[in-house]
Amino acid sequence: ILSALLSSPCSLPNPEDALLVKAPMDAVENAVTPAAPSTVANGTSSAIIVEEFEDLASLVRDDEASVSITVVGASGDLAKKKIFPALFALYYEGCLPKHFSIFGYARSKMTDAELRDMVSKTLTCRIDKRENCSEKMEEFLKRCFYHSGQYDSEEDFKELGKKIKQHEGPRVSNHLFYLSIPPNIFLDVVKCASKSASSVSGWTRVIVEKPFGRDSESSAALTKGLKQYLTEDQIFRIDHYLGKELVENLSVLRFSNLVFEPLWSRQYIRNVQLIFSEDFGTEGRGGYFDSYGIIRDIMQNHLLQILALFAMETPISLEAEDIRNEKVKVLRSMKPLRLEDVVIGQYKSHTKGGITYPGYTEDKTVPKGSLTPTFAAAALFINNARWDGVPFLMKAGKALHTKQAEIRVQFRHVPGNLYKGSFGTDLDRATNELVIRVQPDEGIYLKINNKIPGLGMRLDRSNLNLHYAARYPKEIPDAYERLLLDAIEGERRLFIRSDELDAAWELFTPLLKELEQKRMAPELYPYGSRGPVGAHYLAAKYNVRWGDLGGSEH
Ligand SMILES: NC(=O)C1=CN([C@@H]2O[C@H](COP(=O)(O)OP(=O)(O)OC[C@H]3O[C@@H](n4cnc5c(N)ncnc54)[C@H](OP(=O)(O)O)[C@@H]3O)[C@@H](O)[C@H]2O)C=CC1
Ligand SMILES: O=C1O[C@H](COP(=O)(O)O)[C@@H](O)[C@H](O)[C@H]1O
Repeated sequence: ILSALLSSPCSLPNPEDALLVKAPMDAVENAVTPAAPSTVANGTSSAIIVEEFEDLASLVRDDEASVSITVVGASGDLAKKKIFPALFALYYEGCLPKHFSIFGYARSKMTDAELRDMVSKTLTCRIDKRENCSEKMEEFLKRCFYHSGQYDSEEDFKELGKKIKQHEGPRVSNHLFYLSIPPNIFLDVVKCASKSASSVSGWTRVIVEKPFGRDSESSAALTKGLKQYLTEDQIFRIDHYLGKELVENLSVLRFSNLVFEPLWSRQYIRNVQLIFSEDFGTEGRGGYFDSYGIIRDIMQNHLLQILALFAMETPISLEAEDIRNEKVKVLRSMKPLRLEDVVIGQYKSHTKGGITYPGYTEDKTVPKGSLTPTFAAAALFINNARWDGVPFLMKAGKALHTKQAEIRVQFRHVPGNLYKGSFGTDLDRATNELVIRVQPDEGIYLKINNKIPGLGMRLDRSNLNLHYAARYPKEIPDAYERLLLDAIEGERRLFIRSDELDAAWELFTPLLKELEQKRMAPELYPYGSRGPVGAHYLAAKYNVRWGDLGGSEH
């Protein structure tokens, strides 16, 4: 059991169980290394192992419960692109429980075979693990079923419930619903699913996709509505950026490296930049995007969550509640965004290399004359002793020149720098910068000043570079894999608590209302460009220069 657990790519069910295995690590290692059987036989180690065997055995016994996962909105974009492929990857890795079934639910009429056909087109195996791929796909698809129904029909959900029951048989059964549907029908589904298809013998959990409302009021109403049918611990509000490898690594980088944590404050950090850029527009998604816009789509959730993890105080433990308490604290220490600290933009058509890329409002799914921003840059501040006065700059945009997400930390100047003369007038080039590249081509690098080898004294800007592809050749799991597995295991650390959500909306709601009331016109930028010039003026106001996205620093 120990060998299997240690070599498993899946996480353990909860942090205590992880500790359970970690505590006597030397003994555990001996147990799984044939070279040292005698150590296992000696007093203390074997006693610990026996005790743990019992706990681990009980975990294994729990595996006998079945899990039925219903993807509500199975005919949609997210289900096809992310959810089914992530479930397959978990299956392939052996991370799903022994007894599981997957049900697609939507209004579209489909047979099981049609669902399987649709899903099969989206499945891939990891590059480094092609072995038995097609057999595994076949096995997985046999566990996928479809049920067509209305989102507000208790009858239809009752039928779904019966189908689930048939597949799970007499064992303890757990039900996970993934709401991969537009937010205006979340409540209908939760009402019907909780009344007619929830588990009677095990747990029922619901993963709720973003956006969680449009502002403080609608979000509070949604939370109140959900709580009529579910308890807080049944609700898993997903923000898939929290499942990204480099975002999860933020706390490791900071809290387990002495060289970073002491520098993590206004004393040494000049500004922090959180940048999201996509090189494609909203083509075909206008129906959703136009009533939300980039601030609600990316900033209020993905970038703000990264900011909270970056800036929070040290949690008292790695327990979900301790981490989330710290995130809420830092969000509550922030000032709501001010209109003068925000720049909005919208992409317009642009012709390049003989190809014309359409502007946002030229999309059939976007209302004519829409003022919805597809780009925004903002300066945020945290009112606490650690971060007072440090600008946290966010930038998010669609149809830009590159697809990238990064965290850039620019450090202060070295006081009385002896080498000042070597940098000419551009002293900013002499400051250190830590770059955490979330995607693509994940990596972490620190820009430092270095002497160019040779006679004389010339300085160079160089990188201390952790390039993931070189250091960790194994393919990185998709964020949805991690988060689905966490939801199945009841691990809540990477999901959003309702007070976190309230605090996030408090920051953005006044700005969003003002933008809409004043009908602020976004600055137009060409499709495929670096975005509106206004973003540079905003940064300059706080003495910041945006990091160079799209640079080839690896
Ligand atoms: N797509 C993405 O990349 C991401 C999406 N999300 C979120 O995930 C959820 C699902 O997104 P996505 O898959 O793109 O959405 P889709 O627009 O593809 O909708 C999913 C399914 O919901 C049903 N549906 C769509 N519109 C309506 C409507 N007005 N009333 C009732 N049912 C409707 C359709 O199924 P049918 O007609 O068969 O019932 C559709 O296949 C949303 O909350 C979105 O914000 C979050 C992050 C990324
Ligand atoms: O939540 C969303 O995220 C995607 C970007 O996700 P990524 O994992 O591909 O970076 C974005 O395209 C979409 O607009 C938004 O709703």
